[in-house]
Amino acid sequence: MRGQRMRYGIALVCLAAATGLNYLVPLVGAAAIDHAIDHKPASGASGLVAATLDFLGGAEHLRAHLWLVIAAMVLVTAVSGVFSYLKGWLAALASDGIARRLKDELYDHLNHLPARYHDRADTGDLVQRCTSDVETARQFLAVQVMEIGNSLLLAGAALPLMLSLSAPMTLVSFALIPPLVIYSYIFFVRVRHVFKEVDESEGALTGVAQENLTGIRVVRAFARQDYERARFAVPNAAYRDASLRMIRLMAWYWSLSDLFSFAQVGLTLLVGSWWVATGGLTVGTLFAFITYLGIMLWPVRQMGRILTDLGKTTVSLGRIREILDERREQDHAAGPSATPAPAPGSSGMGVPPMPAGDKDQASSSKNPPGAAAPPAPLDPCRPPLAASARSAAAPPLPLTGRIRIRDLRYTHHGMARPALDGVSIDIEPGETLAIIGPSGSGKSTLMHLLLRLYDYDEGGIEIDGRELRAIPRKEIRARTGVVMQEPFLYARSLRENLRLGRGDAPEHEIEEAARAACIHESITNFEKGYDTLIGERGITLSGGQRQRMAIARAILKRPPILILDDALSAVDGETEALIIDALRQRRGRSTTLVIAHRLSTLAHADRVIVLDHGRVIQRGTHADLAARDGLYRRLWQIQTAIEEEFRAGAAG
Ligand SMILES: Nc1ncnc2c1ncn2[C@@H]1O[C@H](COP(=O)(O)OP(=O)(O)OP(=O)(O)O)[C@@H](O)[C@H]1O
Repeated sequence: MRGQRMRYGIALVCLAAATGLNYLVPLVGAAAIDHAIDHKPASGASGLVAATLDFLGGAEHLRAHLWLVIAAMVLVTAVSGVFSYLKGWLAALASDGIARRLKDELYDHLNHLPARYHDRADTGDLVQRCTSDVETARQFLAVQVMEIGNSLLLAGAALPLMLSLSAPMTLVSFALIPPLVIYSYIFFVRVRHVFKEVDESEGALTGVAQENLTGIRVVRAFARQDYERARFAVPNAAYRDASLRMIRLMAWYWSLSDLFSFAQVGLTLLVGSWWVATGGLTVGTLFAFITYLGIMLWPVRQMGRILTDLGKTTVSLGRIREILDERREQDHAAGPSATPAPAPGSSGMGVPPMPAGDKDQASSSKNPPGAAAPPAPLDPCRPPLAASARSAAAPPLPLTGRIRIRDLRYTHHGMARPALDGVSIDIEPGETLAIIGPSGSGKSTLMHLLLRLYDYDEGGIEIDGRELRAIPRKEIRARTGVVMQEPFLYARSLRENLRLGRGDAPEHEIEEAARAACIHESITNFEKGYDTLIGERGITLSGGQRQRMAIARAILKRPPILILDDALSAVDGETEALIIDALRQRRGRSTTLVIAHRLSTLAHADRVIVLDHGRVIQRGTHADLAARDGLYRRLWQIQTAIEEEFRAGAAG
């Protein structure tokens, strides 16, 4: 409730005012009956009202003008309604503020949780916790917090008023409340248990739906609709059963609490009427008691709703807390050397400062009079143009991207065998290193360790002489461009997707990056060019186009280190070779690590590392390795034989 206490405070004052005015209404009625109609002397709290009635013209005047009593009761009720409205509005503002902050906090927290957490998290369940559970808490904060205050005020104010009118009648009016409270507590404990089942089964249902919709193409391609429907039916039925249990429980509660409530009214009426008949009570006091009981029964009946919602909210907050209690990614040793002050001209986010050559080019993009036109963009997909572009390219940037990997060992959580087992590699600044190896040999794991998505168990990685663990994750990731195995694009325009690489990139650099990744031509073929909107996860693009978009996005970032994790698998061999070549020729060339399976393409890399079972088994240039006995040569022979067979087949 931090930050919203003022609103809640004013809402409580409004609530007190509304409640106070509510109580005035029966007092006015009682005083009118006893004082103006029955000529009895008013006593207790109603004496105050009697004085007010005198002020309004006296008992005789009111007896002749009873409508004045009605008008006063209507007026007091209307003012009470205004306070009630203000209370509801302020409480809604406060609860919505809390829910918004909670969602923001959850979202931010999830974004900062380690990769290990997300490896085992169920996305559907997380969505459920961030939406439905927050909503449960919001509703409680909007309605029931005030209702608790309301109930306490109503009961707290009614008790002394009723006692002042008649102590024995008060006892009778509260006779059935204690058993109702005990019954409600038992209900509360049960509700928590059942709601947990409802919430968890709803989370499971969301999880299945989310997974199914994400993989809808696979479902269709494998004609698995029936299977998926049956799979969905299981959590769906579990959810229905849990919901029905909840409804049954509530139905029991409502009917029994109503029975208690109406029995209480009956008892009060019966005993009160008897006392009126025997002269122990005035009709006005009985009227006041019956009205108070009407008001009192509201919070009593409301108690069930409050307890239901409280039970749900404690479960929901518990589920939200489980996320918030997870530790965020920690930077263990972010000493002073780990976070250098941003150099002049840098973005302040650990991205290297814009080199002089680039600054010149950036300013020349605005074409001031007399300035040289920007150099022709690099377009490796058009060889003749590419050649001229290369010759016009600015000199390479001074690079920071030296990587030293020493005896690196890492075992994935829950795995028996290490994914990397004593890997040592030196990578020079600006070098293009290709990494190949059988599936599961640890290539992606190595890239993930470089990005500090996981922290290695033993050994070390140094970037520009600094131990990786001493560099804050944010800085590492700001300095690294990465294209993952399955690139993710947002349902925005192509330009916006590219700009994720660098938000302030000038237009000509966006185009240049797109050319280097061989996607520019495809983009210009779209009717709206760079403004074309792509579907969710870039579904309206081909697999190869998506990969090339992701490469362009990474290039645009101008990172000192560029990682392509099997990022060219959907691109044809010729384009793949052109892209790798363009990366090597690029102005401000990065240290580039390429994971790929097509060896003919890797021939364009400066050096090749062969991984197998988490160990480096071969290293050298393509020519060296192709000439030497070993896994690389075997793979090379297989791939060239297949290609030759394919060519012969095509020619035949
Ligand atoms: N998040 C993870 N949790 C547990 N084990 C994992 C995880 N990621 C990978 N592994 C395991 O680590 C080993 C290496 O996987 P990795 O993804 O690095 O292989 P790879 O060489 O990139 O394979 P591919 O060429 O098929 O992409 C595999 O045995 C894999 O099952």
